[in-house]
Amino acid sequence: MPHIVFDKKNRELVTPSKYEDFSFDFVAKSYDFTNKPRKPEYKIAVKKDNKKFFLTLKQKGENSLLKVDKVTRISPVQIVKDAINSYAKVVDANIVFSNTQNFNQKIKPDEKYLKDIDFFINDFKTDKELQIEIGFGSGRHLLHQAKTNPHIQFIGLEIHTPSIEQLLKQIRIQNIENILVVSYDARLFMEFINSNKVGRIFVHFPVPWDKKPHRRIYSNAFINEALRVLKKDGTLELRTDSRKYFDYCTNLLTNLPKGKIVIDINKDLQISSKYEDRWKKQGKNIYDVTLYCDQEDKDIDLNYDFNFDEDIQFDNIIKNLPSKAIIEDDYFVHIEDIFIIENRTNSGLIQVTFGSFDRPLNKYILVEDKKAGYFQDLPLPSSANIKAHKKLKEILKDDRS
Ligand SMILES: C[S@@+](CC[C@H](N)C(=O)[O-])C[C@H]1O[C@@H](n2cnc3c(N)ncnc32)[C@H](O)[C@@H]1O
Repeated sequence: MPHIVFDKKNRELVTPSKYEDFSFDFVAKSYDFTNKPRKPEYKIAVKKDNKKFFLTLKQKGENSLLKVDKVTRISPVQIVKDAINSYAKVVDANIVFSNTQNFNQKIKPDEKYLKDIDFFINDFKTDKELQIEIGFGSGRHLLHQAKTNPHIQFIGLEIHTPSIEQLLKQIRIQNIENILVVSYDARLFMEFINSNKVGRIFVHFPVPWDKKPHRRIYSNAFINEALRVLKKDGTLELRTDSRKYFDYCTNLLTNLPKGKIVIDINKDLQISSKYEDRWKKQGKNIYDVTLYCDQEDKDIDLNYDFNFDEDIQFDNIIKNLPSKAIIEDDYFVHIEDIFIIENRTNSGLIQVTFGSFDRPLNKYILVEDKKAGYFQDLPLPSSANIKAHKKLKEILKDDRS
């Protein structure tokens, strides 16, 4: 996580202001909402082009720690590093520690093949069938698929920077036109794809995470999202050398209300990945479990209007916000924190977790000029998010009248 620690700043940040590529729009300070004493924490609103996010500034011992705010974190991470460095220059900070300077890890932005997540939320349209490879590693399988299926649009997901660089290089050398690469956690990516669009999802040799099962790609939530984005007869294909992971996934997949599974052992594919070669040499078994999607899913209603009522007096409503979670059968709403924007009246941020229990959303609601709205993007219009939003709307009603 990019961050810096500094012991002193020689100037104050003035907001709104601009420095290098960044606008610093406002600073909001934590409000003692839960009555638990704590050190003040600040959210610094930063904008570059159409991307906005917060940096978190808090005390760390005698020093100050500046890092990215987890909720509004954006990709590529380079933007966040640059923003932290810009802030440090604006306030002329005496830096004690920094991991925001790059030496050799930087991936050069490549508009054509390497896309960030916003592209998939705002701009991505194709009439082609989609196929997705999760954790493509060396990229051998993905390159093979793309070359043999030029009519398919492939999306490669990876979180390991050197693997992404290696694949981008090969895409350019081999002149491949039908792969888009995203550096994003595959467990969260599917949310941004429309229903019934994907023909195949490949998960080949995922990290088994025997000691940290919560980090595994496969979970009930992941499988449900996969089924939603898969076309009818589309497949989610796991290939693994780990008997434990195979058993875990098979167990999840056999308990589904829909879909059907096919299991294979030591099946030969046209192309063998680097990991596969290694396991085969060691004489290990290779397990395949393929989930077939057997029905169409409802398209997500991308038009639901996540608005709030007009005329919201921030200073009034924060006095009555519930500090305990509101839990209903199929959704919940929990106000986590409140921040008051400095040098502005009646304005602030409400940090809230809400939606379904499997896939809670964490967001900020920005209230300014008596209007409230979600900071950054809107929630995905799942039924749990819509119900939670309606509850939030009720909570944020100003009851002065
Ligand atoms: C064991 S390697 C397998 C690579 C390749 N599929 C192969 O068969 O050679 C697993 C890969 O998954 C990637 N990975 C792990 N967790 C991920 C996640 N949540 N989202 C996307 N990629 C992930 C890792 O960076 C790693 O490159």
